[in-house]
Amino acid sequence: MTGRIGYLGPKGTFTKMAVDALFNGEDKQSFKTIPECMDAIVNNQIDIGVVPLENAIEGSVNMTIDYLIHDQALKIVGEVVVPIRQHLMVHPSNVENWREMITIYSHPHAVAQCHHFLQKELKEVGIEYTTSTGAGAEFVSQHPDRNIGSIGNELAAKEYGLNIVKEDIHDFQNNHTRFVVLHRENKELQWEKLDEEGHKTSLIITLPTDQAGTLHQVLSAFAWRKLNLSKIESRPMKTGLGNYYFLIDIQQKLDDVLIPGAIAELETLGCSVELLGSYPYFQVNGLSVSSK
Ligand SMILES: O=C(O)C(=O)C[C@]1(C(=O)O)C=C[C@@H](O)C=C1
Repeated sequence: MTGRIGYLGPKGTFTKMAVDALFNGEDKQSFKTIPECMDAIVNNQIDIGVVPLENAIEGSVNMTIDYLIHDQALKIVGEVVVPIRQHLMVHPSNVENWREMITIYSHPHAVAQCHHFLQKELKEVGIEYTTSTGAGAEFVSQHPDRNIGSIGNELAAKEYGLNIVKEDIHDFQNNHTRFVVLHRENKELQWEKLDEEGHKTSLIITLPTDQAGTLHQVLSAFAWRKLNLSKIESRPMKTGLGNYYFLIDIQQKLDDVLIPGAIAELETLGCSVELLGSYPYFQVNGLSVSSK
């Protein structure tokens, strides 16, 4: 039994697709924003939360990373990569005249993934950002009298009774988003639906201030141990310009020797290191439009 599951909703988001790909069952609770979902884990309202972390076209979802670093001490217990197909959808009453639509309602990441299409096909359209693609689709479904549209997935079109008028409007075909599964503790879950592709270990590293070459030394602590890194990213500490955290993903499970040895070496250099999680990752290849 996995526990109570929450996700960035409402129904029809890409996050809902990620949740359905990972977990069976109907009882999944949607949250309007990423922080609300993460707070609900901390407050014991849910056990597991699924939120987006990174998109192949638009990059990191800073809200998730910053909230993990600054606000809520949660652990990553799993990750799933989901293919992202963005479609333009309208209320059935606007199918004929969609090219004259006034405004598009969608999530900033989804809009950013479709810049070329919007520039070419709907140059004059206004953009209203919503908390998720699902929220944009829901809004469009509630306003049939207005010629507006939404960008999102086929699940949203189905959930909210909208018609897709242009398929696959994202600018680059290799579009994927990484979603993380969060828990209060570093816990091993039972994965019911997908086979794992491998394991990762994620660390948050703070460098000592004003020491030349520390980042180089940090990277060598991983390099000479042949620990393969799949991601390194800096985020502002929000304490002043030039102060950063580094997020590092190591392409293996937390072991007893190599990763603890690297962490000890980093601490000797004056870095502080926090384990964000050691977890399996999964890949969704095709998506079926199940609204479970
Ligand atoms: O709005 C959604 O549907 C989400 O699940 C969020 C989100 C994101 O934050 O990047 C997830 C995947 C897509 O890249 C667009 C939006």
